[in-house]
Formats: sequence, structure tokens, C-alpha cells
Amino acid sequence: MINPSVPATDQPWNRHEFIPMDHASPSKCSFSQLKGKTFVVKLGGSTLEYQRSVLQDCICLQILGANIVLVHGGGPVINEWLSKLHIPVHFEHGLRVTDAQTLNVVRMVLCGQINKEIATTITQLGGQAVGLCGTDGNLIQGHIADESLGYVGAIDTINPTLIRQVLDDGYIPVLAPLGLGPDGSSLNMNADLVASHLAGALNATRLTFLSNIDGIYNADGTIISELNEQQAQALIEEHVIRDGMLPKVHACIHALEEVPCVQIANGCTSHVLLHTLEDLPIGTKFVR
Ligand SMILES: Nc1ncnc2c1ncn2[C@@H]1O[C@H](COP(=O)(O)OP(=O)(O)O)[C@@H](O)[C@H]1O
Ligand SMILES: CC(=O)N[C@@H](CCC(=O)OP(=O)(O)O)C(=O)O
Repeated sequence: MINPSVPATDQPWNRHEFIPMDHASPSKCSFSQLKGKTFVVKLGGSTLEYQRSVLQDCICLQILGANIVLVHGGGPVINEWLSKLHIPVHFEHGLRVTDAQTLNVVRMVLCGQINKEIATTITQLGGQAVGLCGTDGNLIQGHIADESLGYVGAIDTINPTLIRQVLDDGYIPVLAPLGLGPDGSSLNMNADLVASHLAGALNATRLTFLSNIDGIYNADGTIISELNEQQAQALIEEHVIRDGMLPKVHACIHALEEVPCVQIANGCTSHVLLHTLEDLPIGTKFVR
């Protein structure tokens, strides 16, 4: 699991801030409590340039016995490529309108570029990763969500067998958000919704969405530290929660049914994943 060719300074345990837990406080997470726990982490496309720090944390937590599953997005990079290719970019309620040409670009960017970059970075940092997408191993099945969105999938079932196998073999699975339609063709799926359904299917202990904001903002610009479904619905109706935050909040609400800890935090801050294990207010936590 550990790559001896990686410089010692890059190994995650060689950082003074890696003391994230207090054994005196039962509400905090101790090292022994990590063993066998499954953490699903959604790496927002808006945070990819800060991925190194998050990936170091993932390797650290895996070494301490947790099962780490990464789901990534890539919206901004897809937009860049579509613009270069003079293909229009259009979103409806945070979901990309995806025609056949757009689907090809989405698949190339998510599976060919971003997924492989993340898996390679994990390897460079001394960990082991396997890059997959939801069409591999019959992982994610869905159907066209709404004809007006084109090839966008709503998730019907998740088959986590392949992910479990990869975890058991000591790798960090890195998942790109595509899935299979009823006819076996690829569908573009929102990465937040994929992370949410996968966390449920894996009986995950935690689901952490890393984005480019400190949490969910209220109308007055303050961060909301705790949010339940009813409050979230009210903020959606008031258009305080909008755009890319819409599928994220729907994903959080869906996950709450099965996952005990669901939160949104800023993936652009240093070692945020380890900090989410501390008993400090960080980001927005969803409560039942
Ligand atoms: N109430 C809100 N609080 C925070 N962010 C919001 C809110 N409503 C909309 N947003 C937008 O949602 C964005 C995060 O969603 P998205 O761009 O899809 O990120 P990611 O790529 O990390 O999934 C924020 O950058 C912000 O512009
Ligand atoms: C249907 C749909 O919208 N799919 C997304 C998939 C990537 C994603 O979710 O990326 P972020 O995490 O950066 O938002 C898209 O095409 O942008």
C-alpha cells in the first residue's frame, strides 16, 4: 500500500496537523473507530485543483482502517472542453442538458481525463487506487430522467459488488458518474446523486461532499451549520439554494435515509477531510 519512492515529506502521516482525534471525547472519532467504517467522499469538480490535500487525507484514513470510496465530478472541466469544441453548455436545475455530442465529451473528460488524474495522484502520493465509472461491472443502472435533458440518467439501482471487491483488495475506488441505461448505453449522471446512492448501497458511515464553498449559505450570507429536510425545502422554494447546490441538497436528503453522517464542506481548504472528523463546527451537516 505504501510506495517507498514517495518523498517522506509527501507521506500523509508526516504532517504535524495529522492529530485529528481526541480519545477523551466520545463524540469524536478515535483511530480504532475507523476500522471497517466506510466513508464516501464526493470530490466536486469545483475543487479538483486542491485534490492533493484531500487525497492525502484519503490515504491516511485508509491506512487507519477505513474503507474510502471516492466519487468525483468535473463540471467546470467539461464546460471548458465543450467551449473549446464550440458545443453549447446548458444546465437545468443544476443538471447538464446532454445531447449525443455532449455525452461523448462528458465521458471523455470524466473517464479519460479526471478519473485517471485522480487515480494517478493517489499512486504518486503512496496509495493505491482503481479508477472506474458506473458503467463498469454493472455498477449503476438507471433510466433517462427527463426527455428534455437528453442523455441524463436517474438512478434505479446500484450494484456495489465491484466496489466491495476493490476495497477488499486494498485499493481506493475512484468512481466517475456515468451509468447504464435500460438498453445498455451510457447516461450522464450527476456526481452528487451517484455519491448519495452509492453511500446508501455500501451502508456507509459518512458521506462528505467537498465543494468550493464553506457550506450552504443562508439568504443573509451566513453558513448554515445544521439543516433538516423541511428547512432545505423551504430554502429551495425561496431560491436561496439553487444551481449546482440543488442536486447536492437532494442528494444529501436522499442519503440521510441510510447514512448517519451527511455533510457539505469546503474541499479547497487544507486537509478538510481529517478536520471533518474533529468535533468542531465545519460546513453544513444534514440532520433527520
Ligand atoms: N445556498 C447556497 N449555498 C452555497 N452555494 C450555493 C447555494 N446556492 C447555490 N450555490 C452554488 O452551488 C455551487 C456548488 O455546486 P457545484 O458548482 O455543482 O459544485 P461542485 O462542483 O463542487 O459539485 C456553489 O459554488 C454556489 O455557486
Ligand atoms: C447530469 C449532470 O449534470 N452530470 C454532471 C456530471 C459531472 C458532475 O456532477 O460534476 P460536478 O460535481 O462538478 O457538478 C455534468 O455533466 O456536469
